[in-house]
Amino acid sequence: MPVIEITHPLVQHKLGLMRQVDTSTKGFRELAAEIACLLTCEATRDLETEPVTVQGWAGPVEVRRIAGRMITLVPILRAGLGMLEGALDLIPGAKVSVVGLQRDETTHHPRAYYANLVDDLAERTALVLDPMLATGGSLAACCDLLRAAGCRRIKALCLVAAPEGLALMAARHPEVAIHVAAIDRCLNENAYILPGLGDAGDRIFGTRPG
Ligand SMILES: O=P(O)(O)OC[C@H]1O[C@H](OP(=O)(O)OP(=O)(O)O)[C@H](O)[C@@H]1O
Ligand SMILES: O=c1cc[nH]c(=O)[nH]1
Ligand SMILES: [Mg+2]
Repeated sequence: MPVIEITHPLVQHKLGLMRQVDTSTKGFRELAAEIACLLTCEATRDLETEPVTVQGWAGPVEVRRIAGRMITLVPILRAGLGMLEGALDLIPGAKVSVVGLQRDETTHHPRAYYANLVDDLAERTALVLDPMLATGGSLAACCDLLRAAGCRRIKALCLVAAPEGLALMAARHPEVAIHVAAIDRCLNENAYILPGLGDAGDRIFGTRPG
């Protein structure tokens, strides 16, 4: 399974700011969107383009255009919404498929509570947006759902991943490439990533844990 860690200095700098416990809701949200934009740029490197001739200032000129229907963005509610704006900054016309998953606090297993997917998934690459890949259960469940709906190409964009989550994805969805700003050390006893960011959903929405 390809795991692409984005070591770009801007990504690392912004992620460092997100790790600070006193970063405001506004700051955290802005940084999540900015890193999402940079990850989207990396994850779309291999988009197919085709030649098109347009009228330029000095006559016809061949340019390259992105070919066909290419992308659906898939934010996993809630925290994935914090990455949507940044991804849309680069792909403003992208269709959006929304998946709602909530991790059970005791078992840490995800519960699916919402799905509204575009109907031509078979023709698109799904870019799944979720800041945290902890046990990997939520991302794997989202990929199960996308596959069942006919999606053939999936990439995931995460801010932070734990080795445990990457291992689960390698076992359940080895074909899914994961673009990540950092691979952290481990999970704690509550399956939170260390050093991580804390609860990304709560930090993006300004709610309290629990
Ligand atoms: O890899 P996992 O162990 O499945 O954990 C990661 C998931 O947990 C968080 O969501 P959460 O369930 O807290 O929902 P929220 O985004 O609504 O806060 C996070 O945004 C991921 O979706
Ligand atoms: O570290 C973690 C793990 C799951 N969900 C989060 O928001 N953070
Ligand atoms: Mg949460």
